[in-house]
Amino acid sequence: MLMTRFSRLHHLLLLQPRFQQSRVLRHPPTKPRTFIRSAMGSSSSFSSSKLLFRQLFEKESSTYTYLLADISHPDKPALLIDPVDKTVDRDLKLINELGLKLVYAMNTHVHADHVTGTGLLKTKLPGVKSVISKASGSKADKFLEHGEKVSIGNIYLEVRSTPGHTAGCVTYVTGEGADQPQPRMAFTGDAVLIRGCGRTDFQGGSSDQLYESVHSQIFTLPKDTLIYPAHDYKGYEVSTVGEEMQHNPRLTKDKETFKTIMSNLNLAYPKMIDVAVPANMVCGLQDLPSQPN
Ligand SMILES: N[C@@H](CCC(=O)N[C@@H](CSS)C(=O)NCC(=O)O)C(=O)O
Ligand SMILES: [Fe+2]
Repeated sequence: MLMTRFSRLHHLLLLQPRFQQSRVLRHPPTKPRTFIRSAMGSSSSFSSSKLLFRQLFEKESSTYTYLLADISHPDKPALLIDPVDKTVDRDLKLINELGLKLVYAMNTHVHADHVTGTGLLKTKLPGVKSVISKASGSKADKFLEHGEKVSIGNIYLEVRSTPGHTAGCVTYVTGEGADQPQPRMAFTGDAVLIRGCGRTDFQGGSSDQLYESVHSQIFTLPKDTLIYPAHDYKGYEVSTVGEEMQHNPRLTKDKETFKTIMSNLNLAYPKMIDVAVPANMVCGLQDLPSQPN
């Protein structure tokens, strides 16, 4: 019964048109439950925490930004994953309309194709802290290492180091336990894209390392874990670990075949790379005052 309902929800998620640009999955008012199961009217017995979740899209760079908030907490603390400078005003408008308090503006890695929105968010909303992995070498207010947790209210994200697309890439995974969203969600940045993966030909990229990262840190998650990537170029919105383990045309191969595929992608360099990487190394804006952790 549970699986049937989950399958139905997942099917609906996959069918959502991208043009809608955002989506809220809330638990029903009568039964406090974790958001995914509640969204499908499940009577499963998980937590009383309430996650607000939206997937937002920036069309020029085909980037997904994710908004997560604990709306059961009086402050409604929120975080953004991979905000884009061009859509900061849209994101702030939404945050304001929903009465959320943005605490963290996080990146999965130093992006090469767009300027992060973290710097602008900090200037427009003082108090917001920018967050990135320590291994990225980028400036930020808070640096993360493998195994650390980032909390908003009663919801947390576990940091998994997943280098290979860049040396400092991380994946954020919603936590385990009764208070946490079930199924879990993995924000994979460019490590795993739906039916693809991030390129490995610049920024300390390594196809060998990417393969190891994905197989040890992402494909070991429960198969129903939802995969939310930083980009999509094919019209997809969400996948699962099990689905990518079965259908990803690159990552299902053995490591040597994967490395051959990756060295023959022949992709053009991102148009904005010369602007984006230096800007993103300083949090998206030059000369931002840093805040204490
Ligand atoms: N054409 C775009 C850049 C496209 C691109 O290179 N995307 C990256 C992720 S952003 S660093 C990538 O890893 N793509 C993998 C793939 O298989 O497409 C631009 O000019 O901005
Ligand atoms: Fe990238």
